[in-house]
Amino acid sequence: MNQHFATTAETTDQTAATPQDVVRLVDLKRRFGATPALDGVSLTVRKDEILGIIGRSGAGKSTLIRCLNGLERPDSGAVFIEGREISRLGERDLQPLRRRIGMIFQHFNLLSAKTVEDNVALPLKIEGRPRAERLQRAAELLDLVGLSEKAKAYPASLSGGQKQRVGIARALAARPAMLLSDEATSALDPETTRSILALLKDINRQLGLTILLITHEMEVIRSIADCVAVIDAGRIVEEGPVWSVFADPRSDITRSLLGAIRPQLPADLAARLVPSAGTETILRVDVAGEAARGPLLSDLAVAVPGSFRLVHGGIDHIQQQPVGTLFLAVPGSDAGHLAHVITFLKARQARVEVLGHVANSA
Ligand SMILES: Nc1ncnc2c1ncn2[C@@H]1O[C@H](COP(=O)(O)OP(=O)(O)OP(=O)(O)O)[C@@H](O)[C@H]1O
Repeated sequence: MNQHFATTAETTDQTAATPQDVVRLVDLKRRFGATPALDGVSLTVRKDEILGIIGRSGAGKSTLIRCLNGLERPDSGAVFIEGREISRLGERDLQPLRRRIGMIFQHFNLLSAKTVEDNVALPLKIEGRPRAERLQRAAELLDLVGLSEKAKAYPASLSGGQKQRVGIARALAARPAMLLSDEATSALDPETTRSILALLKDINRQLGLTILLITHEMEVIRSIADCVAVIDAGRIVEEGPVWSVFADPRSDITRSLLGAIRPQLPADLAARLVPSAGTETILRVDVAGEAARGPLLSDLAVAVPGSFRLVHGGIDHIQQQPVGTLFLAVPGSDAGHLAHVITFLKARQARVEVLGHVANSA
């Protein structure tokens, strides 16, 4: 079991957060009529990490966020922010804890009648800080997000990416313990998305800022998250370091969310696959970590001569870990030869799937 998550049985009597836990959810349940929006979610966001939570529409992401910022009360379970249980607090006690979580949103939520610097300084105004201090902090943060020259501009004159940079600066104004990103790049084009994600990663590294990313886009998780939790029907169905979940997705939901960003057999070759034996067998071979570092294919060629042709695939890197998918065509209809190839690959910790056969894959 990954250190970030624990089963319900393990957590119900271990509710205390450690100093390294920024947020800790314990067996959170919330039902709307017959619908269990959250059905026993336990997870921990540790200091300095970027944790991604991904799920399809209706999986329970928004309910999770509302429980986290105290807008929704769970039916049972507990929410700890920096070690303090918030789920039972009244509105007055909740306010200061809510400010420990800075939020950025899909549609930015900037005040159009206020300048950029006043938008950024707003959380400090709510805290009652003097104007000079507010403006100095706004200037520092606009410098951090690369928008110093827009301090006096109004949101309407900014691009989507610039608006989100203002949103990030505002979310950081009150020096929160964690930044919660709620689909913050969903409304942006791919290039702007990349620049916003790079900025978030930079802030995470420079300031050691903890980030919780809620998204339905695997690409967002892949770009910057350290760990990922997959939520479906109110339950965490899979979790772990991003490279490991991407390399070896266990649940159908994760595989479906990974969709197009998982390497696939080229469509023309896939269209020619047949289930019964042909002149070649097409294998999908997934490797990650240590298994992807060695000279796997040259060793295979030596160990089982005449064993394969590489038809598609390669090695990618996620979080500095090699993760690869290779599609091999194994010639002949000799079941013993095919079994040797598969046995060799599995002994090297590769995952092997027989996709089918082709009469001639040339
Ligand atoms: N206030 C509510 N009243 C009734 N049902 C609700 C309410 N809020 C959420 N639900 C239901 O709870 C489930 C989880 O909803 P939630 O909005 O948390 O999912 P989500 O993952 O955020 O979806 P999306 O990505 O579409 O926003 C859904 O079946 C939803 O219809």
